[in-house]
Amino acid sequence: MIGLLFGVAFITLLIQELFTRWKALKLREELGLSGPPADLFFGSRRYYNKVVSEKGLEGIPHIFGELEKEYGSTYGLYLGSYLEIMTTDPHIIKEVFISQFGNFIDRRNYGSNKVYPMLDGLLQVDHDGSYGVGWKEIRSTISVMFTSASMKKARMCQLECTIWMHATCHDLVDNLIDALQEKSRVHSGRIDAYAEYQAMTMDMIARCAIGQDLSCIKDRDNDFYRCARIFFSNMRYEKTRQLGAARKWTTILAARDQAADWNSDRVVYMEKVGTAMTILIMIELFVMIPVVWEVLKYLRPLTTYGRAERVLTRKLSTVIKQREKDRSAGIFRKLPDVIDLMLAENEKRELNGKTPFHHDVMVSNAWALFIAGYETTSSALSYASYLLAKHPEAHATLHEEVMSTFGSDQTIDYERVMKLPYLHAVFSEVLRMYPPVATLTGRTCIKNTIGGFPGIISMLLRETVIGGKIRVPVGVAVVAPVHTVMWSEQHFDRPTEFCPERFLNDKTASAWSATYLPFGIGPRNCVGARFAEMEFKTVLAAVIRQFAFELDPEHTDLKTIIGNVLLSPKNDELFIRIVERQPESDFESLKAEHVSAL
Ligand code: HEM
Repeated sequence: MIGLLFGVAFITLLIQELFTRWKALKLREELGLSGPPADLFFGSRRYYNKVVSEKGLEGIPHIFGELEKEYGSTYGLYLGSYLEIMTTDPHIIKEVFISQFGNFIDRRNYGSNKVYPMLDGLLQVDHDGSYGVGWKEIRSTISVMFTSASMKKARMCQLECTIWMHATCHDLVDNLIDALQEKSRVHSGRIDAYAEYQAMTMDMIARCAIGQDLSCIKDRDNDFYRCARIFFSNMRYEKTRQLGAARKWTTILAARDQAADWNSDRVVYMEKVGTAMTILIMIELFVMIPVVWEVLKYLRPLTTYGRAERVLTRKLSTVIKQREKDRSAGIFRKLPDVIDLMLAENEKRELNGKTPFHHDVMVSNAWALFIAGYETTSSALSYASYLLAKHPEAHATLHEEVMSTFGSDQTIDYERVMKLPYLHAVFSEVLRMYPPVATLTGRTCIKNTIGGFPGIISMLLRETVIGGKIRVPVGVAVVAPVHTVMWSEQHFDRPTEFCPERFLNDKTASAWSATYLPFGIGPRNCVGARFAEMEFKTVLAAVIRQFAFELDPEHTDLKTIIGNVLLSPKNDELFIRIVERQPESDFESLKAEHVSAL
């Protein structure tokens, strides 16, 4: 009897889902949009499979460019039965992300997002927030940390006029240079630049945002470094890669757990569970059945990446609880970080009778800033090192600019490094060619305002109009694939060429340009953009002053993939060669010796 009831319930749900899907697949046409064929189960995802089987994973970043050629600058794409409106049209981008922002506050949100602890972090929180504090409140609390004033804030009791985040960056760059010096002497200077910069940027964001001294540069066994890398390399939905990575990293994680308190049967079992759950969630990412997400979200902590995430969020939770205790005991840190900002906001809120930030909201945000803060800047630095190795003229011009400004031993100070024109051009061009975050820049329609104001008709239709004629129903997302926008010949001359000069006198690389989008656009653009710029410029200037970059003969081609929203180096590695430069005086004496020998 129970079996029969389950059977009937299952068939009813299935019929309902198929009917909803059938209706959803008609929506694109009703809105007057075209797009790649979509089927009842996978939506347009079969197209992805076709590209991967024909071109390999590195074909994925070019998918939207191909679709644009076929369907124009604005078209509809189905993820399962979810319709996304993809656009590279600058007018529509400005409208959605800036002028109609009030109707498009939320980032796109699917079942896959509905997992503690990400949902209430700035990356994903919606306009309401599940604990009563929404995007606006969280953004205004946290953004204080990343204004240029914070970047320059004087460390009162220590060095006067020292820029504190920048000063932190200096300490860590010194560690990085030491580590690179050691590595440049072995394997003919061959290094995995991606791994080195990841360690550096992780130390940096951990110190500035969550008050943690990690030393990942020196200690790669550090839980933060290890788990964060497991997290990213396993949460991608391309099959081959994910399974390979799952096995590799799970073995490492399992070995550690085994050393602690696990017996080996449990380790093997958990490894299998981790891989199985990862596959299940990956399949669901293709099919997108809402009711299945409701179950899978409870299983996610069992996936390989979910387990890594759990280790880190528990650590962050402990840090936050300790900080709360410290503050109540009157112990305050000299340099407030994001956790302090949230706790200070809570103290204010409690005084004013407002809902304070829930503990989970604080964990979510510490986690969001940690992962958004290290992964992105490290990819950007790796791409820059590769591109400079490949383009000796740009490399020489940048080196000359850095040397003529700072010499071989002056401090690379914030004021000067941020104003170096060629360094800025390299920064802008690297991010144009290889934007580390490719598809996060999307907004979901939350309001209906036909005719510019909410009215009975628009309430009935539950839609907003963009581009003069495209109706966007509530719940549908408009996405600007930033890499496709910046690789378009309509927006940039010879877009496939690395040409920093295009940005030398160009003002278009601003936060509000709709054709230059590495940090997104509008009020919900990247909160850490200035921090990333400061870090990128300081690290690159310091490293290029000390080392020359060369291509590694076995890795002359850079292959990238888009596995989640990130554009990452394929296989999570980017090898180049670094050669330590001779100090100027040594160079002069070598030259003199050479001349006298002649
Ligand atoms: C080169 C480095 C970076 C790149 C290319 C980058 C790119 C982006 C992009 C494209 C977005 C989406 C913007 C949009 O939807 O319009 C974003 C959002 C975000 N980024 Fe970054 N980012 C970088 C560094 C950082 C750093 C260092 C931090 C933290 C310190 C950070 C924290 C965030 C956060 C919290 C958001 C969500 C903001 C919101 O929804 O209000 N990012 N980033």
